[in-house]
Amino acid sequence: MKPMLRAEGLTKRYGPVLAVSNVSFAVRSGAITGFLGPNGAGKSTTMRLFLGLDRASGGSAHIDGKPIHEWPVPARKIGAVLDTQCAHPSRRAIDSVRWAARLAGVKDDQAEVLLDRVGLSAVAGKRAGRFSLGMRQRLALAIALVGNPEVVMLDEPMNGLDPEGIAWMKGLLRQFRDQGRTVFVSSHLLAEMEDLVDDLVVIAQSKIVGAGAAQAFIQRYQTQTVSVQCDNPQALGAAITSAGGRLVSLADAQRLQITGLEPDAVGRLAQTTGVAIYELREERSLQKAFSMATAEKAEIKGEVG
Ligand SMILES: Nc1ncnc2c1ncn2[C@@H]1O[C@H](COP(=O)(O)OP(=O)(O)OP(=O)(O)O)[C@@H](O)[C@H]1O
Repeated sequence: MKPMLRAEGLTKRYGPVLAVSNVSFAVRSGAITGFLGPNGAGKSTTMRLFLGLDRASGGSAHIDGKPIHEWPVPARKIGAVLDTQCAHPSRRAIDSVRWAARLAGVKDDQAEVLLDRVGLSAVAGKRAGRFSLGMRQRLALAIALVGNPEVVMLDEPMNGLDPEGIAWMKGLLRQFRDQGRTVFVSSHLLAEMEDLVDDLVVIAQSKIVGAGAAQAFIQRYQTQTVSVQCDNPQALGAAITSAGGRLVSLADAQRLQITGLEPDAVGRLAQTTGVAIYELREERSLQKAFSMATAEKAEIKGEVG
């Protein structure tokens, strides 16, 4: 596989701060790769280094085999949104897109099409200064697309979007992938990425702590609990622990949370113990396990999966 993005030994220091430390990873062409890590982990800095917006202290960040400045028209290779404030507040949306196209050295005749693509046709003539955060995200995306790029790189694109906006953004990123583009998107929330990404690159405290298929990572960090509401938690709790289950907490007087047993096993134990169940459900938690894994001093070695 020829990677579309490749970081090798990438390092960035800001004075005493090591923002990115000897980072190496590869991003597959034609897939959506999530760049996941807690706040301050080094995601934005890594993206800036790929885009040539900052100079690396060491190592390399290549797009399709070479640094961005070696591509004659970088906007055709990669389009990025690192900041939603990229349009001038007093400029009309349509003019911002045209202006960005001219700056990038590509034709500016697609501005209407791009605004339509991001759902901003109705406000094409409005000034960006009046736009909501969601509208600014859309405008920034239209600007990133002026060169019809092969790679789309987005820093925390779901931030500040409402559920409808998040669903829209995910749909658009899937469309990009279906068109054969490479999508590289950062987030600090694993749950937000779960149903979107094919692959994950995970960074914590400026170092890569895992990379590979998203599914393998999700399975590894998914915790499953069974939550039960019943008429006799003490009796059921005792039966569960003697059957090898673990009581995570007694959420309230009548509710037990259990790990280590499947829901049907819990149901059968209740039946044999003569406990009446009012409610039994399976709960999954992804973010908690991920947060613990990337917390201070945590180290996950090697490939995921
Ligand atoms: N220009 C800068 N000068 C000094 N320190 C910086 C600079 N840019 C980033 N840093 C530091 O580098 C580290 C990594 O920051 P970075 O913004 O890359 O993280 P991040 O994973 O994108 O987090 P966030 O989601 O909070 O933006 C942080 O400690 C940050 O304070």
